[in-house]
Amino acid sequence: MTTTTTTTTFRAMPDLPSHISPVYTPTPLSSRIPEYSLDPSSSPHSRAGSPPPPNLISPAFTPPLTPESHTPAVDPEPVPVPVNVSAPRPQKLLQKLPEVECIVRARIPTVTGAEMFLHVYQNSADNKEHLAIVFGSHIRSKSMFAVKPGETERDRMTRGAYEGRLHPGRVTSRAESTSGPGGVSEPFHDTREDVPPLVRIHSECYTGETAWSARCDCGEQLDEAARLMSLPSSTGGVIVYLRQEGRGIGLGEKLKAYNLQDLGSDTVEANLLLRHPADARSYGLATAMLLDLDFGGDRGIRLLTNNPDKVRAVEGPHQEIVVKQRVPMVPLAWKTGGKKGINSEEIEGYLKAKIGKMGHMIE
Ligand SMILES: Nc1nc2c(ncn2[C@@H]2O[C@H](COP(=O)(O)OP(=O)(O)OP(=O)(O)O)[C@@H](O)[C@H]2O)c(=O)[nH]1
Repeated sequence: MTTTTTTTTFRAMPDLPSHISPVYTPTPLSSRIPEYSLDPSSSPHSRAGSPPPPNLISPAFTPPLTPESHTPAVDPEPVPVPVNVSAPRPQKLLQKLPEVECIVRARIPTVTGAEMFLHVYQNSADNKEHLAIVFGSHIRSKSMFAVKPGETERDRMTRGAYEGRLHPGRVTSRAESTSGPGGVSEPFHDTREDVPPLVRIHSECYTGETAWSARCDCGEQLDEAARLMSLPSSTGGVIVYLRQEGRGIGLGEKLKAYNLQDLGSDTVEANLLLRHPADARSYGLATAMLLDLDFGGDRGIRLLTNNPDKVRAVEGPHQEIVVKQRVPMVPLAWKTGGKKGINSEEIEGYLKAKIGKMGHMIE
């Protein structure tokens, strides 16, 4: 993190656009998530006002019971949690990782002021365009930067295999040593070798990320991951964006599941009624993409998730990736006492099923 490039890349992000309607007025948290009240006199999981099981709530968690209390303008990173290395590996892990190749990469300036590099991957397992959203130009895809026979400098720049920044008239894909537009050479390595980079493995959610749905917090989680990776103190990071919509069952089936939820099922029951597993996803592609981005080895990663399955699954069949720490993703409404974030009856049920049925650790 020593060059001018880094300074521009990691500008602090202002508050991200909310995924809820601007006219929405949040109700106090106590009336929205009664199941997670920390009233010790109530019995777990049985009725409104009962606490979640103790192992799901960090001792350090302070419930946002005072909506008027001060919220910092820029939230720091949540406190990381050590990973339970003795946890069993998921049975459905493939023994061999799929092959992946980054076929194109481009700089994307974002509405928040931060810049990222969007990487499109192809792979040997399916025909979908899985993505790596990379914050930090020091993070390099090996397959992208590999030299291809017969390609010209123009070809390399067109597919994104260039160092620094493109500008009109640029003729080389290699680092330009002079200053000026595009002439800043970048650090190839992060100088803070002791801090594992931040990673989010995110599954596509058309409804939550594009169609303003308040049934889930997927859009908010995507925004929060980008915000944390863009903080001035951050060493960057990667959001691996997997096209496994609806926990792997696809958008059409997820919409059927929503109808079943409106008929009274929870999110897990709805999947099972449709003869799908509760969670049909796999993470081998994410592991392979992280290896391509040079995130293997002892330095490890810090994984932004509450999902215990993800932590073990992303490490791969032979622990090709090491998850050193888990960074919790606390719903914004919980953190801000309802001032920001998503408020709906449906999201209460969504989070409740994640905690109660899928073992999610939401502190
Ligand atoms: N089948 C089904 N999928 C849903 C539902 N709500 C959201 N999803 C999908 O669930 C996925 C969201 O998962 P992630 O954001 O990766 O999060 P997670 O695995 O739950 O765990 P975290 O890493 O803690 O966020 C997306 O693919 C959504 O489309 C639902 O009600 N039913």
